[in-house]
Amino acid sequence: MKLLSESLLKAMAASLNVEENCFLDQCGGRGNMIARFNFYPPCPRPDVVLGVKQHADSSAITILLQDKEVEGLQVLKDDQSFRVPVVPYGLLINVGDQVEVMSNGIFKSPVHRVVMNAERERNTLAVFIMPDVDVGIGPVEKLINEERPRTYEDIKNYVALFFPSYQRGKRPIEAAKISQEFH
Ligand SMILES: O=C(O)CCC(=O)C(=O)O
Ligand SMILES: [Fe+2]
Repeated sequence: MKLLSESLLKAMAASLNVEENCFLDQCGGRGNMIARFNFYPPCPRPDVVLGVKQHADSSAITILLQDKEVEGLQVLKDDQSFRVPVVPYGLLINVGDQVEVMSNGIFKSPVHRVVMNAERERNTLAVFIMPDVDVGIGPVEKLINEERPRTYEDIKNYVALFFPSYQRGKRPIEAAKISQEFH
């Protein structure tokens, strides 16, 4: 998992023509990998109950092993939902809010949710790659320019900022955005 996440973060940085360690370095030496097992029992009213309400992940990236038979994850874009197909034993890589900040908004952290299934249970394993809270993250300097002005503030401990907004049903990353009033 460590090797996979490091290789991904390096490849993502390299794909933007910036120094390959620039995302990884912001994760610091004492980042965490948090594994969450999600169990969704059959639900008689999938029309009114969600498995997980809509959110974007607070991680740098998330590595998700989906149930190998039962679908449920949906990505939301422009008020439309898109089903994520089942790929047995495949790992789904999701960009989290912290890589959106580091990439100055180039990589987008998608809003997603989980819908329930009336007949079948569903099991997934999400591994969240969490930067060291003491290091602090911010947009990589080389990704800030005239066409793409700095979108996000430098932030320490993104997770502390995340949960209060999430609980109010807001997008936490909005709180990290540079206020438009100053531009
Ligand atoms: O169970 C899933 O398919 C996704 C779960 C999820 O979005 C999460 O744990 O953050
Ligand atoms: Fe998620």
